[in-house]
Amino acid sequence: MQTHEAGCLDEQVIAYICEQLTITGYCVVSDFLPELVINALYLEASSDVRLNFKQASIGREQLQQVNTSVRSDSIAWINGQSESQRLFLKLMENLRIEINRRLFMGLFDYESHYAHYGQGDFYKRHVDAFKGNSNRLLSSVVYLNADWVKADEGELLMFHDEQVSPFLIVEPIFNQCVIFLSEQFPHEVRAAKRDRYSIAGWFRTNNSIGGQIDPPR
Ligand SMILES: O=C(O)CCC(=O)C(=O)O
Ligand SMILES: [Fe+2]
Repeated sequence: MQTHEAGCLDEQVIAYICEQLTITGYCVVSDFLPELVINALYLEASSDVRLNFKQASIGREQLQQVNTSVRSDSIAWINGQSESQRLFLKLMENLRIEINRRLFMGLFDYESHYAHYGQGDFYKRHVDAFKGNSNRLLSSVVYLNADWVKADEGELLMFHDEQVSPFLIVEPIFNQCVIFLSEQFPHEVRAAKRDRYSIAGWFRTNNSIGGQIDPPR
């Protein structure tokens, strides 16, 4: 599928995402971002030391803890510090608005981070949101790996409930994007044989209390 100018996602891509979310709750899109944007993000992720990747933790806010038996990747939050990040956030904002317009999902905002899985790094089976217990509604992962081949492994495995075999295996191919309902699908990242870069993100509801907007992360 092709995208056009840098400022917005292709209408057909948006329609496809919304349709698949309605039918199955997930979708995989190839050639997701405009070339200019994905190339800039790839360069930033793979070569920019300013990003300052940190060991990822699990849980939120005060309950956050580093647990390398669950996940061993490193992350850098996307905060709009570079032109490529700003372009990416603009496109995801465009997608948020379009999904709300078509599916009435009430997505309030989007938080995202780069993730770097070094050789052998993994993220064990987990869900991104526990039913009724989180404001993450929709998960997205965009992959930034040029020339990925099957032998590199590092696939995302998606499961239905407690099932042992994945119903979907996603290779972390350059500019491929997977989007899925956060509460619905347990998933895991298999260890890769080489560096694996991605942007993981979550569209959230607003669980604010007393006028205080729910903090990100
Ligand atoms: O990188 C992936 O394929 C998935 C990452 C993931 O599950 C997460 O960050 O929650
Ligand atoms: Fe996840």
